[in-house]
Amino acid sequence: MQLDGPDFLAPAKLNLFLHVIGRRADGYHLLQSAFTLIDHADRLRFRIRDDGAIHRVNAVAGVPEEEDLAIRAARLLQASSGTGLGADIELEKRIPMGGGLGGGSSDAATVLLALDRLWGTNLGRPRLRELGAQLGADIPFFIFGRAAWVEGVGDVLRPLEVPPRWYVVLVPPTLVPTPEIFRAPELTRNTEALKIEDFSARLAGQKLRNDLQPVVLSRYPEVRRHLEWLASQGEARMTGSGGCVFAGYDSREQAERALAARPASMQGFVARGIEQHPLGAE
Ligand SMILES: C[C@](O)(CO)[C@H](O)COP(=O)(O)OP(=O)(O)OC[C@H]1O[C@@H](n2ccc(N)nc2=O)[C@H](O)[C@@H]1O
Ligand SMILES: Nc1ncnc2c1ncn2[C@@H]1O[C@H](COP(=O)(O)OP(=O)(O)OP(=O)(O)O)[C@@H](O)[C@H]1O
Repeated sequence: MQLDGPDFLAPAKLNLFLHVIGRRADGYHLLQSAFTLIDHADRLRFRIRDDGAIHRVNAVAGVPEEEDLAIRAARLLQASSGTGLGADIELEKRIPMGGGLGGGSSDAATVLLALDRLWGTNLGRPRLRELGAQLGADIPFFIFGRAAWVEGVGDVLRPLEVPPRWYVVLVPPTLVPTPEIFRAPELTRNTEALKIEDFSARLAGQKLRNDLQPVVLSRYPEVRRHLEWLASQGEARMTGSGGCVFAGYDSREQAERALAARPASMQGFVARGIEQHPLGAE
């Protein structure tokens, strides 16, 4: 990396299940989901500037600087806190984009948490969550910083016990645009609401579901191919609005074995579920 100083990690997430239980008047969907963090992460570094400018110092393929959620998060924190300080930001992407792993949201959350410290603005997590929610539905979860039962449009969070697990994540060569999937006429929007207590019982035995999955599978054959193969190795599901798919295992060895068995045409990685965000949790 170009900048000196410590790495600030931005871990990816998986949606262990995702139900769409309604739709708000503004078009946003009411969800229920269990989110967990995994140890596959982007890396960021910061150099504080006295002149108030905010820049990304490296190119990121497919993400122009002005659209980068990391840069937009820094500008929002600067405007909201009134600080005169700025920052150079270096972003090393490791999380596949448009895969349902929440990479852009996690980058934004890490920027808010890191700069709130480095700038000494000290707004604190509850306020940072509010700021994050203005930029993306998943950002409050990353600031919350631990496995969560998520409701509302992604803004109502409760801590959730998730058994320690290892995951195989497959990355189809397909970028799935989230708005297209939520707009789809065929999307199921009336799944019955679950209670958090029911979730633990389901996690222990019953099958969980991602309501966005059938929409993505019918439109993106590569996602279907990856999911069908992974289902031969364990209980496989799509995360978020896809197209990444995952399966959980009790040990690293089991996960590595499943990944190694994949066809040569498939890319993927093994990741461990982590209890807490590297930058701490609420
Ligand atoms: C589906 C999830 O991946 C679950 O983790 C996220 O909620 C999506 O998060 P994201 O990609 O950060 O999405 P955002 O950038 O906030 O929203 C993208 C688009 O998805 C749709 N959207 C998103 C979240 C939500 N609860 N209802 C929606 O209908 C909206 O059309 C929105 O314009
Ligand atoms: N820092 C960033 N990293 C990745 N993508 C970004 C970033 N900033 C903006 N984006 C835009 O957001 C789009 C979606 O990227 P992201 O990886 O956050 O979505 P995702 O993995 O589908 O996650 P989600 O579960 O939130 O839908 C990208 O195609 C890109 O245009």
